[in-house]
Amino acid sequence: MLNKLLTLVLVREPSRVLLGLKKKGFGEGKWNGFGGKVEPGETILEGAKRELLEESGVVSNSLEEIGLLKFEFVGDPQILEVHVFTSNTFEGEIKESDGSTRIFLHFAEMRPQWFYTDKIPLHQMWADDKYWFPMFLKGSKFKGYFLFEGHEKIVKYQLDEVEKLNS
Ligand SMILES: COc1nc(N)nc2c1ncn2[C@H]1C[C@H](O)[C@@H](COP(=O)(O)OP(=O)(O)OP(=O)(O)O)O1
Repeated sequence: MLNKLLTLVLVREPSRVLLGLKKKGFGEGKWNGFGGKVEPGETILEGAKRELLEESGVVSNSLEEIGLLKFEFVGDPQILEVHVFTSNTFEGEIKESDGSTRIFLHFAEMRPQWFYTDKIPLHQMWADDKYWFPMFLKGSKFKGYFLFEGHEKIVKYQLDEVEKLNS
């Protein structure tokens, strides 16, 4: 089975990170970066840019890929392959998506909010974030694999800082 390709975008300033509260669907109730499935016909970078716009209202032309995370859930053969991007610039107005933003038959529903880097709400984020978020905050690139049992418990993981993602 082919991996399911997804994107995750973290917009940041020197002391703050923009996260969104997922209001519906996979990861509901958790704060996360902005992202989703890569649609047929678009590149991973194009998918990341589109999802950022749909979910937060902003455009970034300076997305940099900084992480590759693979997730597996016990009992489900599908591997989620999440390409993590960051940007320290953006254009447009940050706004909550309410389901009316529709691009590629996709309805985004996220509530964006800035968080200071020493107040990231890890207790209300996916359990893997506490491992790789510090790497992101200090500007490192990383590759990881996480095996989840349900949506809260990690039973096995491997995470490495890397110089380059495509080596
Ligand atoms: C399992 O661990 C995860 N941790 C983190 N930090 N982020 C994750 C994890 N699993 C998925 N994600 C990210 C990847 C994407 O940014 C979203 C999920 O996107 P979604 O499934 O909602 O994709 P959409 O295109 O929005 O799908 P729908 O249109 O069907 O809602 O979470």
